[in-house]
Amino acid sequence: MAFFTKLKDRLFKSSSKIDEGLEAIVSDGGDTEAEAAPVDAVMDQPGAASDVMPDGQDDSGPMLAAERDGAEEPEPAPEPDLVPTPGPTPDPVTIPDPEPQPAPPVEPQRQPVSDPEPTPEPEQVPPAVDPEPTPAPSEVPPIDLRQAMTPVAPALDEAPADAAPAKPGLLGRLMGRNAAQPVVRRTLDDDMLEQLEELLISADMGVDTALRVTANMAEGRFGKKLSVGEIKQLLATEVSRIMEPVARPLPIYSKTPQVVLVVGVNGSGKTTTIGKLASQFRAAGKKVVIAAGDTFRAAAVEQLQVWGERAGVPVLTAAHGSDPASLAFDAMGRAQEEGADLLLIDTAGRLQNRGDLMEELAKIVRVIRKKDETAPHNTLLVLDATTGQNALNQVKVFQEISDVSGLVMTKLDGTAKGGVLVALADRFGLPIHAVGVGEQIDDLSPFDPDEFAAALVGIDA
Ligand SMILES: Nc1nc2c(ncn2[C@@H]2O[C@H](COP(=O)(O)OP(=O)(O)OP(=O)(O)O)[C@@H](O)[C@H]2O)c(=O)[nH]1
Repeated sequence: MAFFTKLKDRLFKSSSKIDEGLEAIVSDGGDTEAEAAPVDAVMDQPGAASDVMPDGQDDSGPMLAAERDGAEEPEPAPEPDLVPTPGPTPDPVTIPDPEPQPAPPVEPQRQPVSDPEPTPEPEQVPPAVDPEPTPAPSEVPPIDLRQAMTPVAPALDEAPADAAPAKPGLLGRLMGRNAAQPVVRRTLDDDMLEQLEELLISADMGVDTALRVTANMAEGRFGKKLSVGEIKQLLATEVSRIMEPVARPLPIYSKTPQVVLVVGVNGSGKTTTIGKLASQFRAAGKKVVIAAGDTFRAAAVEQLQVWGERAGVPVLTAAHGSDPASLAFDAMGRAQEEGADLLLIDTAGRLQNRGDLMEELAKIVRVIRKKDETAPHNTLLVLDATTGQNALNQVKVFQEISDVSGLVMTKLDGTAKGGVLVALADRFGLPIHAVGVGEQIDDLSPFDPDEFAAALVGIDA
């Protein structure tokens, strides 16, 4: 199944929440009109179909990450196998928010914002690896994880030859080519904006992001009549605009073994994500070693061993309760001896004692640096989408105790809280490398902002 279709299907809880909410908002005070669309409501405004994409891009589909990242050229990758992951889903750990979140820059709630570019500055995005010790990309072009991780799904801009006839595009729909049916429209006013804000907050976008998104949607459209379809397009555009700068595949470097430290609270999906990554990279021809660094949870070790066996990837384990740093050191040695391309290190996620975990992670980093002072090259924070706004607190905490270089969001399937990814991107600007929408190997895919935005609001990309 193409990943967009899968993402769209599996994000249905989030999209139907938004969908139903928008229907209710527009029908509350909206009028039924016979014709398709008063195109001036959307088309003659900034951010309309002709200029919806930020930075002068068109909306013809997502750019490949390699193009986005300039020097990062992808390598072709074979199709990975489907590998199921066993095990029930434990309850996610909830971190109480110990303090109020920093106050956002105050923006007028129902005034159109003058700056239509709310996305974080590129400088705010920490590099995936320390540029100093990292060899120049020109030495060995890094792999685009999109290639390594995408099994059979064609990119959106590579429609298969036998694809069904294309639906009318946004322009066509706005021009009313396919809609002689009555459409309900509602005049955008203060009440409607407030309802839109509430809807986005309820979809876990967070207050700050919801206000910014609705303000941008309203820019130049106040007093105009909008249908559900038009609002969805505007919303998808704003979501894409926020997500675009953070959508970056895991960078792969010429320095081997590339050490990827995987952190996150218990149950967030670290083990599964490591298994999926290992299998997909292995299938892409890379030599991978896994260190089962959560030495306290036997099930995590067993789970990794299952993935390892299926993928043909060695999994280094240690006795229950033993020092994970010592295991990481041994794994580093093994990866170096075997000429591995990647070393994936699982870690414990016990945040109940933050000090202990911080010390544990710091020790792992110290010992692997004895073998390679540039390691770890990536510190991936795995977040569980079902925790909603709590994921923001997790980022804060893990940034304090480790050098988080990028995010993977799991369990976007089966949650109505998918909007939290928008809040994360808006607030932290950390690269989002991949998203998980299930427990199978091909349920992890590079993050595509346009696909995500379309799936979140429930429109065809
Ligand atoms: N539906 C769904 N389930 C997932 C996804 N990713 C992981 N899971 C499931 O979530 C559960 C927890 O995943 P783990 O990989 O064990 O999480 P962990 O962070 O390693 O947990 P600990 O080992 O306790 O630290 C497992 O049952 C996984 O199969 C996903 O994208 N979607």
